[in-house]
Amino acid sequence: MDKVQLEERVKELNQLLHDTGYAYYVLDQPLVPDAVYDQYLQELIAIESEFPDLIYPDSPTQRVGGTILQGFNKVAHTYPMLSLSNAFGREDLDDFDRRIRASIGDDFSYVCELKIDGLAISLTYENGVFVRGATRGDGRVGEDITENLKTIRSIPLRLKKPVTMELRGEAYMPKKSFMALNESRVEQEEEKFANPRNAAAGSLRQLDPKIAASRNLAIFVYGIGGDGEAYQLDSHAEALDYLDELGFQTNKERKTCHSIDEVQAYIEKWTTKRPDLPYEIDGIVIKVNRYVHQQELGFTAKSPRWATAYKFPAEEVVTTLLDIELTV
Ligand SMILES: CC(C)(C)c1nc(N2CCN(c3ncccn3)CC2)c2cc(C(N)=O)c(N)nc2n1
Repeated sequence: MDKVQLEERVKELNQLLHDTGYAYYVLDQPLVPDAVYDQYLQELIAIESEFPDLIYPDSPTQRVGGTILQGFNKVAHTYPMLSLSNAFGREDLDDFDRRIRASIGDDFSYVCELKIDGLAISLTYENGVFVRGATRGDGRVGEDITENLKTIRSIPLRLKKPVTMELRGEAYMPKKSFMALNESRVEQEEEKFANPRNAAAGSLRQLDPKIAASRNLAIFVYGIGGDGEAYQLDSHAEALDYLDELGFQTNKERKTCHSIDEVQAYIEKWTTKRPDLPYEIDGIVIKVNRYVHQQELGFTAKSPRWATAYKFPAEEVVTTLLDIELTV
């Protein structure tokens, strides 16, 4: 092939690998057998190694960087990453609901989401290309972990539309990957991770992206920085559907609820079903759905008045220590 044909082939392979990668890692519906995917990837690696000028920044071959970083740069979020108030029971939920009705009346809906027990991160895209990923940090400034986040296959390196936006998501380690990782840690006589959240945090803090890439991390994207006004979106539910269209992995168990009773039913459902999930959750996030209502409700110093997190009761920790008779 001459250079022009090669360039065409490289573009074709990039598109093929993006589309098959999206189907495999986001939709969980492989379009081609793994062997075919690997064949495309090997062909692209071969051309890129001979013609480095044909390497696109968002080429799938660039997911796992080769350089070990010296450290992580600090990065300021365009929009601060807020905190969430907590609700620990039905009374707290009723108080939350009452305060909202007092402010915006009765004609509104909630979106309930599983609260993924991972690491809050922000993703920045410019003209549809993934340019930066960062930890939440203190909410205003986080650490640039772009190289490690690029290794998460469900994070698209290029979107289906050339949009510029900053997103929020929760990076996590599936339960199966956590169990396997700890087994290998025991074999290597290394300390086990206490829980999947710590394992995910430890993996994203690795300076060598190859180690992060080996940890089978995943992500659920759950919000757009700012108030979504810029994308003609009317509500949070619409924003999540829009993120699906752009090619992101969002959590499909979300539910629009029209009363706090419906929210309570959703909480009870997932309190029961929680052990069957392939990832850990530590509660349910409840958000007022429409942006106009969120703007009316506003924020406290650190968290939105239009959202709260119902926290599951801490599971009783079975102590392995002998029961110590307390003498009174
Ligand atoms: C955008 C808002 C503020 C409403 C928001 N904030 C969240 N969090 C804030 C507090 N966070 C936090 N993290 C560390 C220290 C303090 N706060 C951790 C993320 C959300 C977390 C999840 C999730 N985990 O699944 C979710 N589905 N939706 C969220 N929505």
